[in-house]
Amino acid sequence: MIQMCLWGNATDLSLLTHLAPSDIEHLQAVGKGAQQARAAFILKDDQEAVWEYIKTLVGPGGRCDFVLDNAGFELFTDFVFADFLVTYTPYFSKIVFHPKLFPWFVSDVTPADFETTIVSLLSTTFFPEISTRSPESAAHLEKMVKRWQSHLEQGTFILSTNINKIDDQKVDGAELCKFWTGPWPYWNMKERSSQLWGWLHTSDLVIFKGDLNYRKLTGDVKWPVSTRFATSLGPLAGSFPLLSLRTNKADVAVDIPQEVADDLDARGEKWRVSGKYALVSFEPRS
Ligand SMILES: O=P(O)(O)OC[C@H]1O[C@](O)(CO)[C@@H](O)[C@@H]1O
Repeated sequence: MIQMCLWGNATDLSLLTHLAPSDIEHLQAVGKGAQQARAAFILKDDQEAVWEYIKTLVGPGGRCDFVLDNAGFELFTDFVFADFLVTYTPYFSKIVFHPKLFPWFVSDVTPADFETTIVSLLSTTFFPEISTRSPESAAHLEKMVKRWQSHLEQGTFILSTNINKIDDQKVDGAELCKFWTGPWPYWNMKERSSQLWGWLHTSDLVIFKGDLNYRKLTGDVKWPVSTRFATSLGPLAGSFPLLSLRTNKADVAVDIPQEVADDLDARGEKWRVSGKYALVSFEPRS
């Protein structure tokens, strides 16, 4: 499930302009075989570590926050993972989705994208005639998306712009959201947006999706590749349990053995920017 959500970030239409719809379907395959084949492209893999941590969460009320990246297929995979966490595991009972108030890099999820995704997926005219889906898979999709709808109605899923109270104090959810599209790296969250930091500080897991969020987490700095992820997070490290799921589309990359990077460079792989390689980076609360 973690890998499925990770590779959702690889469907970046700005990088894939040369692909046919069938190539894109192949890229979006999430079956066991496809996952195994792609595991070799994960250069930093904390899946076991984060799952071990999740299994320590006991009792009701666990909250997971998703700091979203792209609308479209990636958001679909975020919903699937979020639904899995609340429906099929005992560890979480609430998911908060953090959109951006405007797109930073073209297709970032805005509140309007979030709302229309569910409506579109339930619409009978949304999928093109040439779609290869069977009536059976269409029925499964409808059942799943209706469950997402009821999670939203019951407050199991919440969009962060709708948060109106933290610790009995009134807050404006849209104000909380402004930090994501400010000019600062996420290093400065505590002093620039203390309410947002306070909200995430009480989360049981904060998942940052995608390349943009990774760049802002690490300050977009030219770190030596072997730099520890915790170091690159600066003062944010340890503030809350943090999982970054990112396919590499920009130069910054940390916590990779130097020899692995050297080998990829020697083979002429554009591993930092092609979107073919990925990082799963977990940093626990300190
Ligand atoms: O949508 P994501 O995963 O945040 O990717 C954004 C990245 O895509 C690009 O726009 C193109 O690769 C980069 O400049 C940027 O860092």
